[in-house]
Amino acid sequence: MAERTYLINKHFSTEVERTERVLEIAEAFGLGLDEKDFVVFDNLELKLRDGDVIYITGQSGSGKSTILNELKKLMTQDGLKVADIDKTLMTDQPIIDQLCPTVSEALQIFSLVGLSDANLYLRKPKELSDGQRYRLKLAKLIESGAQVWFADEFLAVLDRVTAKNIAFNLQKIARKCGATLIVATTHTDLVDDLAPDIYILKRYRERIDIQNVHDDEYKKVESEFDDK
Ligand SMILES: Nc1ncnc2c1ncn2[C@@H]1O[C@H](COP(=O)(O)OP(=O)(O)OP(=O)(O)O)[C@@H](O)[C@H]1O
Repeated sequence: MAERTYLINKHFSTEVERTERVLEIAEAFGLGLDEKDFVVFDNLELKLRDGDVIYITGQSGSGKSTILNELKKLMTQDGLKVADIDKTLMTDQPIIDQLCPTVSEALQIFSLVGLSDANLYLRKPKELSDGQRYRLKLAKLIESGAQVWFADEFLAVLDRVTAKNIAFNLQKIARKCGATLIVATTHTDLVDDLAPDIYILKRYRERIDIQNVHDDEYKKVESEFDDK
């Protein structure tokens, strides 16, 4: 399996708009308002193999979406076909009309994602539950033939039983299709279901833990996550 190395660097340059209230806060808390360089990742090295399942967790604001967006950019530059589960397009037609050139191909994919009730095929996306709609998106992801599947805020709004069920099926399908699956969420309860090859825990500020089952190594990378 091909292994690719990605270097993630992300800085934000923040310039504060000086409103009356901003000035009041700055004065009260002794904050400087000059432009600041905010470092989220400084040369974070990630080695990913094609077909890996990558699970990124961490607190809100810790940098999960940033990793995802940077990887998406770098992998696209690398010539990989990437797809985002939340950007799959749906029309207001019965779902059986929205997938594949033939009904039998559509049925195969629907059965893979666990949409196997014939009544559901006749419904429109808005007539499905959140979990069923997520499975439809997944079906479209499979149909797209993308090599890398991304999902931010992964299953965040679903009840945890459904979430675990979909996570388990999703990793199975991704592995079957040979697709790389990269998901990010604040929820840390999906480790058993996703059985990730790489588990990334973005900790507060400077710390990030990376566990790669193939290397059997547990790296604690100190990155420079400070306001400069
Ligand atoms: N355009 C921007 N300018 C300055 N800082 C930003 C910008 N976008 C994001 N940040 C900061 O970068 C950090 C990482 O943001 P990111 O969206 O990656 O976090 P996250 O872990 O995905 O959060 P959440 O779980 O809330 O979606 C945050 O502290 C955020 O405030």
